[in-house]
Amino acid sequence: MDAGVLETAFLQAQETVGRQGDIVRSLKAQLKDGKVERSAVDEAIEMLKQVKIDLERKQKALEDATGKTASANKEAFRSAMLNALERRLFFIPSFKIYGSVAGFYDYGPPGCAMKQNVTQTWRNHFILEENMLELECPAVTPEIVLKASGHVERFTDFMVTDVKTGDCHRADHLLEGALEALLEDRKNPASPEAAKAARDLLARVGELGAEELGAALTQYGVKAPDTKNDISAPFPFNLMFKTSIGPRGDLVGYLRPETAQGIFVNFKDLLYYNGSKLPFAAAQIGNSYRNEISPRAGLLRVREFTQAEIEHFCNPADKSHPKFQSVAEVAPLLYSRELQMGDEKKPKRIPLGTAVAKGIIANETLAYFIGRTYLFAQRASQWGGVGLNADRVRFRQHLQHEMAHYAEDCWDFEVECSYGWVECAGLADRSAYDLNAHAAMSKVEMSAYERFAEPQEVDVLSIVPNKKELGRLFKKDAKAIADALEAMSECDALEMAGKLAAGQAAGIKADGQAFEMQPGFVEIKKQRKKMSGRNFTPAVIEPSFGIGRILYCVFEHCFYTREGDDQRSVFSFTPVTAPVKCTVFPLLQRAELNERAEAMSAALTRERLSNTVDTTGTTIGKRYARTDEIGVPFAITIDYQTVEDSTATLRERDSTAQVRVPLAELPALVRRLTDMELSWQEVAAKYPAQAQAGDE
Ligand SMILES: Nc1ncnc2c1ncn2[C@@H]1O[C@H](COP(=O)(O)OP(=O)(O)OP(=O)(O)O)[C@@H](O)[C@H]1O
Repeated sequence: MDAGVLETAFLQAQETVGRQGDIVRSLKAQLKDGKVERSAVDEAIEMLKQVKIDLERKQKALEDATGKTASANKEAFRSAMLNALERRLFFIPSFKIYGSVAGFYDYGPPGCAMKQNVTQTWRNHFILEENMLELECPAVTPEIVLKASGHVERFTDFMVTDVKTGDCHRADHLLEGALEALLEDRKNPASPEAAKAARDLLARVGELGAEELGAALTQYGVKAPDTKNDISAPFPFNLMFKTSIGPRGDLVGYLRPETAQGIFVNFKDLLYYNGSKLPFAAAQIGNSYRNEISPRAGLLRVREFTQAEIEHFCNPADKSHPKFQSVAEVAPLLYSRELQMGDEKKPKRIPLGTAVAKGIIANETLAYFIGRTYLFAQRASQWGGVGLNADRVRFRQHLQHEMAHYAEDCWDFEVECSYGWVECAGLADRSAYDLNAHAAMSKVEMSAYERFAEPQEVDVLSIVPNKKELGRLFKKDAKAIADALEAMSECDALEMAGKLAAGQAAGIKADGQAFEMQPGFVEIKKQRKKMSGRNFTPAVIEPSFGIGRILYCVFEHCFYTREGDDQRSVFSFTPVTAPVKCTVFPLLQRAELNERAEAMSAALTRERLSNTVDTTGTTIGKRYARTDEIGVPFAITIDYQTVEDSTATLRERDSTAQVRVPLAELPALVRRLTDMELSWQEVAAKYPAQAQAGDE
């Protein structure tokens, strides 16, 4: 059989497995509420097993027929999809007429509409649902902010250069490529020992320091891609775009590498706005900038991209979440540390309630956001998810060595696509690190107050400046120094106490001047006191999403080619994310049909449904194919029967089924279908079926 047909069959089987998985999960939830019988769930599970077997069979048939490995097939799939995306202007390499610059893309009309839809879905699903405080901060950020956050010093990747051409490459990516090639080489397979060593190294590439990375590149004989020239030793390269603020150019700034810092620096005001109550979450959607060394993988790694970030501030002693029960039964694929280290190396579906109870996920709030992310990703959820295949998304826990020293627990939301598993969001419990860092740099207190139900004995820090000694030595500056000492954050005070106890001097800034404190200038100690409340620095739980990566994965999960002679491309976008919701076709170029088509388009617009009228003279089948290619879920055809009885044909993209509906009912019907209040099955049961046009 023709490879194209086999590939289509494989992609459709993959889609069927995804959909059947959704059905099983939805039936299981309904069973809990007593809405369906156990037998319905069992039947759906049995069906899922069968479609999975069918999928494996089709994958094997495809591999046998093409003689290609799965990865070669993935590349063929990707190139067909990218071809459709570029042809229909979903995206365009930026500055194309000037030869483009790597890592920058423009979204064309359908891409732009979809990005808006995904972003709006995110806003509804997170900001609206949780009543989060939304912010918009500038992208240009003064250096001091990013010094405090650690980005100036540590936001680096290791780079190597081609010794002859000077071309730059990311060292870890080159090593990964070499190791993967070695492991995939079927002509000269590596010995079991060499393969094991390569696999072990592959798992650790991200944590190698410059020296180890350099040694590994030499050991595996890595050369510059394309030219095969020698490469330099790896060296750190800061990924931030540097700029200067103001005409004198003496205030250094950077384009923000993430949106999160804007939220942290506003913490004090946000807490006040929230009535000084915790927990609360703030969110920001906006562009971030990273001067990626060698952007590859198209839209996945770019230099300007939209992030959607949440900072959930809570009491470090209480990370429960009031709405956790709403996701306790949700069971995404979890790839815990234990499963990654185990023999099978496979993620498992675990209900989030169980994952928290067993300590797999550190706390309820982190698990709550994992659950909400999973629901956001899928095809069907309360607001209509973005349309990823639930069997091809997972949450991977960071291994201990991958986490920053201050982090309590981190999980990446990963989506499987033709490039492998791609991180589309990171969810991290970052403890109080960020607020402490900004408090230390800005000298502004970033704390919250907790009133105890009953007065409690607690350790409090007492800072008592030796005013007599300070007055004798510092005269007119003594008061400012004493004030600065008393205003120190707990973290700074403990650091100073440590130094003074070791007989060392410690610096303090007062009124913009630096002074040196010696042992005896100040007494810093913890005292047990009965208190009615306490000040503390809140912990932060941070879900951080990349909208572009999610959008790209939606493209991949929704793309397939319809069986038939001309292998038509289809994007099965959910109605929520689809760039255009409905197309209107007058069957023939006649004034009475065109008029009615324009009137229908206006009625759809009044329902706030994006739509287009296609009056090109080509066959209806070709026009359907054109709308399928940009993923329009519904199409209305105006024909001569419309003129007689005021009804028209409504067609659904994936089934290509058609029904006959009175014109007056169509706009509201399409609105309800688009909002996923109504399923196509319900529509098909209510309205008479219409025979399909001959050239469908
Ligand atoms: N260069 C990029 N292009 C597109 N999206 C990005 C890029 N870098 C990060 N993101 C998105 O922002 C999210 C949060 O950023 P984060 O700093 O956690 O990414 P990261 O761990 O540095 O990503 P990676 O390891 O892939 O470079 C990521 O999950 C991803 O979706």
